[in-house]
Amino acid sequence: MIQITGVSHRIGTAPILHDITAAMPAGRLTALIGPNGAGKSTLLRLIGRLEPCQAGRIEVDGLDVGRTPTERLALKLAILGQQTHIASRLRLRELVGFGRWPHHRGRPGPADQAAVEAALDAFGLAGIAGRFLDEVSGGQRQRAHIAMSFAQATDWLLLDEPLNNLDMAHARALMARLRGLVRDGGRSAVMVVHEINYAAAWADHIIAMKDGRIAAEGPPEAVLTEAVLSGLYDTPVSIGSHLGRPLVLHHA
Ligand SMILES: Nc1ncnc2c1ncn2[C@@H]1O[C@H](COP(=O)(O)OP(=O)(O)OP(=O)(O)O)[C@@H](O)[C@H]1O
Repeated sequence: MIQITGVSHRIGTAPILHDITAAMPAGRLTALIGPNGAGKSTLLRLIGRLEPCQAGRIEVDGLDVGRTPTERLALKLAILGQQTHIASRLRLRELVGFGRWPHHRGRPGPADQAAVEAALDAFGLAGIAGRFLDEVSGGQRQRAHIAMSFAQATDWLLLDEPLNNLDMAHARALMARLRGLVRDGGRSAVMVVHEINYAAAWADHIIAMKDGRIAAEGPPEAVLTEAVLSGLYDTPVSIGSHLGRPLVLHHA
């Protein structure tokens, strides 16, 4: 479980997160939703220690993120941030290979190579693995970054808007793969997602944020209601149902 207790955060003098307490269950796929600027990425970055936690406490499976040695944390969680400014003169296979660094520390073995090839294959990148990052499409680049996170083979996978740039088929494939990791692989995942119906269809648990606070938390049926969503996004929505899961309609 990821336990967040009393976490507040400022950027400069601007308060961004306000005394957040929330839990993300292990062995489940958690979706973080909410409007632009709600603080979703900031919270994810604090969990992944891309930023130091200024106030409060974050524990991942009992490990205090603030005190856990980097080598240990890198085997516990992988985080894919929203902005990926990695040198473009890097081949896709090399990028995915970075995911294995915490396991081999500079001396990759056959198991690392096999994990890289498996991740490339899983994301349909095997045929273009030798290309440079600036020689592939935005969606292919995004899939390569996700493959790097998968190759890290951690208990927890934290993904910030991983569906960006993905076409319908690849978005569905990613969600199915995440669910497979969680259901069959005993792993846990947290993703920031704007496409609310992906959360509706695939997430086990949803945390809705607004203005640096938790607005609602629970299973999809509890969070994806007209009352919660219209307040969250300040826009009218209606809720239907598809295959026994909520379907959020906001097109009219
Ligand atoms: N480097 C920064 N300097 C100043 N303010 C920042 C910085 N990064 C983020 N913020 C502010 O912090 C708040 C939360 O941003 P954050 O990126 O966590 O939101 P988000 O919910 O992930 O938004 P989005 O859905 O647009 O990605 C926003 O008001 C944003 O403007």
